[in-house]
Amino acid sequence: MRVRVRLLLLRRLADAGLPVVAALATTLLVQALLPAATAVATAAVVSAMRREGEDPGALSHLATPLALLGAALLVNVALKALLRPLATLTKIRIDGAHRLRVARLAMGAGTIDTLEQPRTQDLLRQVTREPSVWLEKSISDGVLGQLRTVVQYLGLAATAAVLASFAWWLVLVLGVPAVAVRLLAIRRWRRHFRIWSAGLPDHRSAGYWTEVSTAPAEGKEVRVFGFADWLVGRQQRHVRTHLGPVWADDRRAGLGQWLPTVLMFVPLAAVYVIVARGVVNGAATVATEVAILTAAWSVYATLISLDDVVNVAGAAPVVEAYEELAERLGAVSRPAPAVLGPPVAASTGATAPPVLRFEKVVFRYPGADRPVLDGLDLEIRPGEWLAVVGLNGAGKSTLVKLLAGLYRPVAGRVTADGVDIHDPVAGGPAAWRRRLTVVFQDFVRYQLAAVDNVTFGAPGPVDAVALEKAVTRSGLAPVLERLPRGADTPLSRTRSGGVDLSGGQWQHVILARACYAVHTGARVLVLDEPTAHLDVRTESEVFDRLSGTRNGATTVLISHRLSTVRGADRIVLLADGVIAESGTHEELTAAGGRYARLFKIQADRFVQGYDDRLEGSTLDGESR
Ligand SMILES: Nc1ncnc2c1ncn2[C@@H]1O[C@H](COP(=O)(O)OP(=O)(O)OP(=O)(O)O)[C@@H](O)[C@H]1O
Repeated sequence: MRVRVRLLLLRRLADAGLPVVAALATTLLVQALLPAATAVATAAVVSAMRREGEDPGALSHLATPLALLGAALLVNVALKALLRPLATLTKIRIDGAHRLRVARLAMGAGTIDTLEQPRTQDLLRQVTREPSVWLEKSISDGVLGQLRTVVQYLGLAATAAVLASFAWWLVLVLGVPAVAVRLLAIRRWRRHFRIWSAGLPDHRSAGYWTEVSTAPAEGKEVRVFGFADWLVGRQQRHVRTHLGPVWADDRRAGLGQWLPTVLMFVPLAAVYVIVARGVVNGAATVATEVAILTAAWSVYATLISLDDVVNVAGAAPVVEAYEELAERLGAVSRPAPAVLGPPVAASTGATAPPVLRFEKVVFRYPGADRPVLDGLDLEIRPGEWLAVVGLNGAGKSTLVKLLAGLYRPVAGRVTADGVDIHDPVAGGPAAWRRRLTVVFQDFVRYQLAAVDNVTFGAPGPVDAVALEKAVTRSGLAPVLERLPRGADTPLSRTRSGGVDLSGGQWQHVILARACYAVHTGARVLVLDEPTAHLDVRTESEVFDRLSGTRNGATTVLISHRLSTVRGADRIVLLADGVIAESGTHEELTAAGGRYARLFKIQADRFVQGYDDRLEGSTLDGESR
């Protein structure tokens, strides 16, 4: 085991607080010294008994050693009672601090590209796992194991000193094989946990399929498509791929168990025989024999108890994974803001919407061979209502994520009032994001009360006026009226008194969140397919109200329904990684380009009663 990992584990003791650690360490130390004290006290009792035999009636010979032995036993019992709550408190504090550290690390990363990578997800799984099988160890298991190991070695030194006082060779004969057994165990468990960790991608996949098999939403499809057997087979395959090598290692280790057994018991038996013969020959007293036997056994009991070896070896991959994670995420992270809330103009001092520019932006997802955006230039004027259209996969959502600073361009830059949004001097993307609000296409349905879903994490008290405007203008008011506890109803059936909303109703909630942000200071409103779940009539009403709620903010709207974008100040068509067309609806339709062809297809289809989305069409104006 690398010394550095052991030191890192010990450093985490600070998370439990000095008084608790001091109490725990003292308790462990006294407990570790007890075997040596017990050996000496036992020898003293036996010796006193012999003198008692020679001088009957002189009970005083026996009183002191017996009191010492009794005290040692009592202290042992008391320490055991004290140890459990102290250890539990230490573990709770260390694991709590660890979880907080990981959360800060994950949230502190300004961009999400590293977070999305499979390796990062595996590392996160490794560092956040709650031990569910005995093979898994938490960080606090390792910290406590390491502390106990250090203290135990101090106790061993005391016991070894007692042994050496009778015969120095006893320390060598007993100590060397016992240390060898321990080193073998450390190697075996280190290898074991390395094999376990190597299978984590399969562990993750098995976990995914387990979740799919139990989640209600997925449960619908599992039943309708009838792939339950396939799903179980798939989950089992991942479990076997992960655990097969672990079980093979267990078998191998079990077969090799003869070596530690021989190393443990042969020297101990030899010492017992030699000391017993010494007593028979008169070379040693019974008291000496008892002391040696007691001390020898305690050396063995300490060195061959493998709990802490397993705990430290099991926690080592967690420490190593945390270090790798910190390196990956730390390079792009800054401390997470204390409160992640909607933008507040006052906090940035900004009141006017900024001039936004994409300057020759090239962006490629990690591992992809083709760029999504390829030298894209775009200026968005303050207060402008800009619509972005394009076919599936053209890169519209990617453009939104770049605007929100969730990714860094591979080349070029995105600026607000001429300043790169990733410029750390200006506060980086975290500061920039407090000036904008985004409705994502794949928005998240938080299991919170409706009102909390709208004012989500806002710093300070809820702004009632802004909330009312947001609820009215987003069309959420009629939805709230029908909820059993109105705005306080939890939006999840798994919460007590909670309800599930339909896709369209959820979209009203998310729109209300965006409106609330605009009324509390956001100057840029980005809407990625904000009405995809709404029926055409509701959509049109929502858009009418939204245009009145923009409050002077710049609005970037992505939509497949061209009927919703025709009122925009400007429409840009994204194709082949660049802005292929730009202008008002009238200009673009008059130009007779791709937009005009798309609009005509949708208009014709709408007249014929089809949905008017882009997916079924190509930019050349042909139906697929
Ligand atoms: N996180 C990601 N990692 C890797 N590739 C991605 C990721 N997100 C999107 N892509 C790829 O980038 C391309 C553009 O995707 P994007 O979601 O930006 O398109 P879009 O224009 O918004 O599409 P749609 O109209 O279907 O919503 C697609 O080829 C997609 O597969």
